[in-house]
Amino acid sequence: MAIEPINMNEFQELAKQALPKMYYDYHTGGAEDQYTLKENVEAFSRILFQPRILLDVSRINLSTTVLGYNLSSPIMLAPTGCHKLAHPEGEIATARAAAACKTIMVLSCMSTCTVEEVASSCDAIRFFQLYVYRRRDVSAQLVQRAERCGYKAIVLTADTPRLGRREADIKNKMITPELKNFEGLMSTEVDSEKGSQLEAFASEILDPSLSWKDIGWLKSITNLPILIKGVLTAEDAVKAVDVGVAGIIVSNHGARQLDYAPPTISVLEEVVQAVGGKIPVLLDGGIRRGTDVFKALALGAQAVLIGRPVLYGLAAMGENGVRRVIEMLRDELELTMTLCGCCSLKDIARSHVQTPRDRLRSLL
Ligand SMILES: Cc1cc2nc3c(=O)[nH]c(=O)nc-3n(C[C@H](O)[C@H](O)[C@H](O)COP(=O)(O)O)c2cc1C
Ligand SMILES: CCCCC(=O)C(=O)O
Repeated sequence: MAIEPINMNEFQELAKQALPKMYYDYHTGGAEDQYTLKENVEAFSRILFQPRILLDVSRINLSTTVLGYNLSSPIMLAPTGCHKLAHPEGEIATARAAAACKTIMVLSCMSTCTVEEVASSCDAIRFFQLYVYRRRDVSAQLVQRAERCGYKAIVLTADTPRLGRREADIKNKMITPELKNFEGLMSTEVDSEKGSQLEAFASEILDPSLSWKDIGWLKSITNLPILIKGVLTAEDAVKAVDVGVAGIIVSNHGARQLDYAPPTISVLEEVVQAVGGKIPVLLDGGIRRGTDVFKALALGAQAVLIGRPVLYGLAAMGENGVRRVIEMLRDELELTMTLCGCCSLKDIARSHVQTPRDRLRSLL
């Protein structure tokens, strides 16, 4: 290997070298002008620390729980489709890394290994991410298969009534790989030769009529707890609590859906306040450093999820790469906690960070 990655940017560089352009672009890209893509990362850099000193930090504990499951750190794996585009072992390699790091993997329903293959590959704690299809029966079968083979929660992605406009994928005529979960259930072929085939496929299968009342339907077909992914406002957070879901993921889909949606870290606090501690709030989008994880926790997230970093690790070095990505962020978080004077995650407080809004308020 050419370079030994020392941070996430270097992992990204290795992934770029390892992958065909079409796949690398698919992994890294965002929607339209990619304003939100840049902001997801940059908004973290506008939050500064207010570190505390002279607090015995000789022992740091990063462990936490999410929905009652014990994790070695508050860093989980976000659902991302098509892992075989990054590495031939696909989602199985990712799951094994999650198991080795004792964290939760959220498996995308658009995976290139089946829910059963991933379940039998290792003992990782797994959640199942669901898109609701026009063919509700197909969605229901996937949920029931996931429940049967030990997935612990359903993550309903609610920000994708259609796929966002990802211009690199359009130019590259992004292909849809074999999505193994649909074998024997639904064809993944599309007629169109133009533009992104993935987008054409998505618009054929995704159900844009999905609405709040369908949470009742989802509850009627599964006993698993349901999390809603894609919440960006206090109003929707209140609705999510009202319909009785078990958790919320503040997410803008890694800036791949609505461009000019706010960076997730900038809306986290208002969502957390609206939820009022009734259910856990998680966050994804733009986490590239342990300092980012700390900032999200200080603003009220129970844990964070990482999307692209996992794919970079997977593309660069397979299972071992994913493990090293998680460990890198975990080590950086540990150092951040040490330098901020926090021995455990519950010591991380709102007063450890200063947001742009705080600075504005102090001027008034
Ligand atoms: C290549 C790629 C594929 C994705 N596929 C899915 C998916 O199948 N389902 C889903 O809910 N979110 C999907 N996402 C969004 C992620 O779950 C997550 O919200 C996002 O990647 C977080 O931002 P980050 O990449 O900056 O960490 C995908 C993201 C990427 C980059
Ligand atoms: C058809 C959906 C593909 C996976 C996805 O959600 C993404 O690329 O962001």
